[in-house]
Amino acid sequence: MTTSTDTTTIEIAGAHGDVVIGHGLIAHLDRVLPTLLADGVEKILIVHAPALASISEAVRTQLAERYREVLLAEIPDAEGAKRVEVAAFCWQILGQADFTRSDAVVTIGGGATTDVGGFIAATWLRGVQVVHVPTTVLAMVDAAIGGKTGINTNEGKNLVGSFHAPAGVVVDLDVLADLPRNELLAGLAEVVKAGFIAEPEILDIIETDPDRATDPSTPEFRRMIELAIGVKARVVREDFTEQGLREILNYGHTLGHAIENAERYKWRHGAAVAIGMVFVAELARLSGRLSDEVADRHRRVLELLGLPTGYPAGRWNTLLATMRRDKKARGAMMRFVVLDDLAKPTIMQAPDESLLFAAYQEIAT
Ligand SMILES: NC(=O)c1ccc[n+]([C@@H]2O[C@H](COP(=O)([O-])OP(=O)(O)OC[C@H]3O[C@@H](n4cnc5c(N)ncnc54)[C@H](O)[C@@H]3O)[C@@H](O)[C@H]2O)c1
Ligand SMILES: O=C(O)C(=O)C[C@@H](O)[C@H](O)[C@H](O)COP(=O)(O)O
Ligand SMILES: [Zn+2]
Repeated sequence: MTTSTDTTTIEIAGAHGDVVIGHGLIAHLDRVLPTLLADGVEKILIVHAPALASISEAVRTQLAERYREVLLAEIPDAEGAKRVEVAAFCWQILGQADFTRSDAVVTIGGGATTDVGGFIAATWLRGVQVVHVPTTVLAMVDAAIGGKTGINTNEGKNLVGSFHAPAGVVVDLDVLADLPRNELLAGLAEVVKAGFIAEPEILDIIETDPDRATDPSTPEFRRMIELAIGVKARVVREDFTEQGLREILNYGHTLGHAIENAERYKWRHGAAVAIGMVFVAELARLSGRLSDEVADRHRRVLELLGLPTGYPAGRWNTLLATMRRDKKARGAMMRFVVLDDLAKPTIMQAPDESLLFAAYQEIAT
């Protein structure tokens, strides 16, 4: 990690470009982007969410000074973007504009935009360069980093996708000024996840002063963001294609993804993951792995952020059926990321269904 005049650069490894964190970076993207992209780019497609239309138009104007052709593709909001029809719409733009392998995609938006934009870049001509410009907390600390790209299907979350390392990630903290508070708080669920699996300092910061921790203008907030990015960077550096270690980033996601599916993708990802983390904390507690203190801390920290920690009792059978399709499952064997202690994640294989049900009873409303 290097820091210069308020800009922090975190290197990942191999084909994965740097994560650059700072202020005012989008206003100077015409200078930042060429440092991340390989030489020879002539055309750029900016894939953006509707809420980022005016920022994207300003970026298009800037980049048009440097690149031969810069196009905009506005895609639907939130999870509505993570559909194959949206990818097809962008493939058509790329095809009609004759994008070649030396051209590039830039995404501007939250995790839904970076996921589908990354997928479009991964699949166009079997892979072109992509730079992500995440505009939500969640995308800054998690979705834009690490190269997991994908779309949803009716059967589940992110069931189609690929690993495609971005050429770079530009985290401009100024863009959070426009982010609705509920989105900011939902994104912090992934920051809390990083706290429980690897960086307990994050939990201390939230517990000490939740107001400062949730204010993007404070040093505490930036510290938490950098700690969470550091966790993601370290894990991805070691296990880009999720052969083992990377599964820890899925803490809380087995139930979380099932809730998103049950809610027809209308819920915030972070809110669903918050409930999923309390569920696996209860699972670990009931199986005698995790202390009451650490399990209870999940609820306390998430409640300080106003995030949900329970879900209706009657939904268990539906959720269980969806969880069986989780990517960590191996055949009929379900697998969950659990904690043995703070910052000690491990995998629980094939837990008894009665244990899963008992853990669900602990979060049932
Ligand atoms: N690939 C990964 O490793 C990874 C990691 C975590 C999450 N994800 C995925 O990320 C998605 C969730 O991402 P998200 O929480 O960022 O949601 P999102 O992309 O749906 O964005 C949330 C909302 O905020 C709006 N928005 C974004 N930036 C804004 C800004 N600066 N100002 C105002 N409005 C803004 C968006 O248009 C949207 O309505 C999920 O699909 C999840 O599966 C992927
Ligand atoms: O980067 C990872 O690996 C993660 O698991 C990060 C998660 O926060 C993220 O939601 C990811 O998209 C989930 O991946 P999936 O493989 O379970 O779809
Ligand atoms: Zn996630």
